[in-house]
Amino acid sequence: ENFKYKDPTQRLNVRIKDLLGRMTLEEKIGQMVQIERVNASTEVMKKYFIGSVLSGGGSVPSKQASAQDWINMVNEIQKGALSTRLGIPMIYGIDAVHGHNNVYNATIFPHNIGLGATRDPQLLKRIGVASAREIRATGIPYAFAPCVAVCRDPRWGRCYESYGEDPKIVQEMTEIIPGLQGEIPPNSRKGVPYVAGKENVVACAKHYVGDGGTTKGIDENNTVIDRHGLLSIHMPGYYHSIIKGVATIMVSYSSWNGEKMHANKNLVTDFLKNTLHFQGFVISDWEAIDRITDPPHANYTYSILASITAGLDMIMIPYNYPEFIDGLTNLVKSNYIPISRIDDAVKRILRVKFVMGLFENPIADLSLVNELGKQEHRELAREAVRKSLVLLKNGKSADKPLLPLEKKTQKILVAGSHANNLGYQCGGWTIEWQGLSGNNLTSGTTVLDAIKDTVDPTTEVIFNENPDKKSLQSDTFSYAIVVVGEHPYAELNGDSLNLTIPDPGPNTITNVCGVIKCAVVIISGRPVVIQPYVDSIDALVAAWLPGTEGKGITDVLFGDYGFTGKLSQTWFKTVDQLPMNFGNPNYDPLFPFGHGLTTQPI
Ligand SMILES: OC[C@@H]1[C@@H](O)[C@H](O)[C@@H](O)c2nc(CNc3ccccc3)cn21
Repeated sequence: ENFKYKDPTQRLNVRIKDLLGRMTLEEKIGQMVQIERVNASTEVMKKYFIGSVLSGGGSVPSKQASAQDWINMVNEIQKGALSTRLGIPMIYGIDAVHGHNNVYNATIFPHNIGLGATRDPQLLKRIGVASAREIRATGIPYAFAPCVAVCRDPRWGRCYESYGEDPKIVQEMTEIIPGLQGEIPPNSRKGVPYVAGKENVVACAKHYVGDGGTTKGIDENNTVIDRHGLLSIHMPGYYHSIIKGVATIMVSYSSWNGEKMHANKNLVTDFLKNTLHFQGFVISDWEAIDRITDPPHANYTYSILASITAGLDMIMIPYNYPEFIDGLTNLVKSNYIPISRIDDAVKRILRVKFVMGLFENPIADLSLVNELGKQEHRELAREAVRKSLVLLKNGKSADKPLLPLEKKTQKILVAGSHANNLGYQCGGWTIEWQGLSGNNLTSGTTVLDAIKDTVDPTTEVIFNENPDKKSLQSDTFSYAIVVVGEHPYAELNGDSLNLTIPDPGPNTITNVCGVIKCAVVIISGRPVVIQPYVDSIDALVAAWLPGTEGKGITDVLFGDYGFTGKLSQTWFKTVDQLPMNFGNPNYDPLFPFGHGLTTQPI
């Protein structure tokens, strides 16, 4: 029998219609389910016709797993899916949000807040290309990126996942999507997903919509704003992602004016699908339908009814997928949910799977394994670090700039909790969901190592993480580099109402800068409290969360390249000013949006 859906020469809609027409309700509902890899055994894939699997943050086949180990795991799960009656391949998704950050030895790029400071969309596209290759090196065809949140309040624990407070910058940085998915051909039909081939991945614009606008930046909370404000500030990233052919969109945990996004039919169906004509699939966040109710999971039948009716197509159900499948099956059989809604969801999922060529290439091969952590990608990440750094202050008087620093001098001091800590400089979503401390998590270059590699061999480099005043007075240093900042965090663990840098950071700054000419480098996911110390500091650099390529920092500190970065997020004076964004009345920042001093390369 000629299975048209298996024939790649058939038109897309013919394949979708043919396959949909063969599917039972069980097989349709199975396509709408994404489970966590720990549960994705062959029997589960077969019994429930599971359409998608994910790695949650830090969920890996084994510690320090190689590309080959990843490929073997993904292919094992895929074989389970392919052994079902219709052999529909599953799609495996992962949070590759600043490089392939769950994977040992992957290149870790700066987090988005730093990339926003580069003002370089073409750089973002190149990062997308490199990231897609590292993701495919491990046999994975789907990344839950980019986050197109517009961070309106730095107290939000996910501000670093945003390209900043300006919707214009966020919409420009959607250029990473043609990098990840491939360039959409000109005059493609608007809204249709596009994925070029086996070196590309399916992308995911997230989290729809207004995730960065919640009250006091409280994660998963309520965004209070009128429709014009929502559409002009938080929507442009989605509009531009759709124009560029983004294949999937993830819905936000947050609410808009008290209504949960995961239950918002007006914005998910009427606007995103029927007005913006988005034709890829809409995916939920992790256990997000449970959180439609308070307490979560209080009425799971309602959670299923509300989210599916709202227009969600694929549900991220890491663990309790049988409960979901039973619940949705019952709601369809009792006509609470029309089969037309199920068919819409399955068509969208199949459209993405056909467009990306998953039916033709469901099993990953080893052809790209050498892309993981490739030196060329690390050079690209190093360029991104250079361009992301923002020079906030350079010298106590304009005519005596401290930067660029001299490479050849007698003796220099390197101090601070973040000078020799690769985990700190990568931040959250790195190897583990919440990130790590230390230098063994993956391969990379700390700031201290970069300094030692950059200065003249005759220059003595003294490293003292937190020197006391006495030891400083008795010594003569030409200058000091002080690297301090925030510890890694992700999501709600990053919410902060005081935005102070943890001790002994402030102490290190005042001790060192009180005695020696100092360049202070702040490693943080957002603007933090620095105003009390700024007068004692000679040069001040915002380095954000630069990732593994620490030499990008010394490239500009020592003048091999000039500083060019510009703030993509207002740097407040005190937290009681927040929320405060450029364009607001009484805009009174320490360093305004767009601020960034420059230096000339030596
Ligand atoms: O890792 C999958 C998704 C990710 O793509 C989303 O951006 C992010 O919002 C996300 N969060 C979780 C887990 N969240 C969670 C929050 C509180 C308690 C337990 C888990 C999973 N995911």
